Amino acid sequence: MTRNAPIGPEVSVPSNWNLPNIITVVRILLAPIFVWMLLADAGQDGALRWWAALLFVLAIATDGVDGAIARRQGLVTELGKLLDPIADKVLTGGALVSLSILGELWWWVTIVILLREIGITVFRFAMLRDHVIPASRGGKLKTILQSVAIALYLFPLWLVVGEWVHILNAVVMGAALVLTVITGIDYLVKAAGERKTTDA
Ligand SMILES: O=P(O)(O)OC[C@H](O)CO
Repeated sequence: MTRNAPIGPEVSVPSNWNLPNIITVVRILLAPIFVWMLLADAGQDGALRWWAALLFVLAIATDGVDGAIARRQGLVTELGKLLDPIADKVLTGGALVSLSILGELWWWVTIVILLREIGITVFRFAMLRDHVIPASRGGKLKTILQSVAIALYLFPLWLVVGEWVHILNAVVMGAALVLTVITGIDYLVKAAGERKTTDA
C-alpha cells in the first residue's frame, strides 16, 4: 500500500462546471438584460415592459430548475450553494432598484431588502472558513414571495384589471419585506446557536 493512499471508497466530487451551476450563471447574465429592458421602457407600460416582466419570471423560474437538477443528479457543489442565492439577489435586487428608479416602489422598501440580502451574503462569505451556509427553507420561501411581489409590480396589470391592483401589489410586497427581514435574522440566530454549541 502506498503511503498517503486514500482509505475507504473514493467519493467523486462533482465538477463546478455542471449544468445546474451553468443555469445559475445564465440567471446572473439575464439580470442586466432584464434591467435594461425595464428601464428602456421608462414607465410607459409598452411592449418592452411586458417582455421585461416575462424575462424576469423566466429567469427567476430557473431558480427551481437548477436546484432540482443538482439534487436529482447528485451535482450539488459548494460553489452552487454559494452562487445560487447570489444569482437570485442580483435578479431581484436589480428589479427592486429599477422599480424605485422608475418611481413605482418606495426606496425605503428596496433599501431594507437590499441591506438584508447584502448583509446575509457578506455573512455567508465570512463563514466560508467554517462551512457554506446553504439557503434555508425560510430563505427559499422569501425568494418565492419576493419574486411574486416583483412580478406583480412588473406586469402592468392595472391596464387590464384596474388601479385597485396597486393595493394587492403593496400588500404582497409588504409580506415579502417582513419575511425577508425575519429570515435574515433567523440565519444570524441559528449561527449564534451553532457557535454556542461548538464552544460548549
Ligand atoms: O436569502 P437567502 O440567502 O436565504 O436566499 C435564498 C435563495 O435565494 C433560495 O434560492
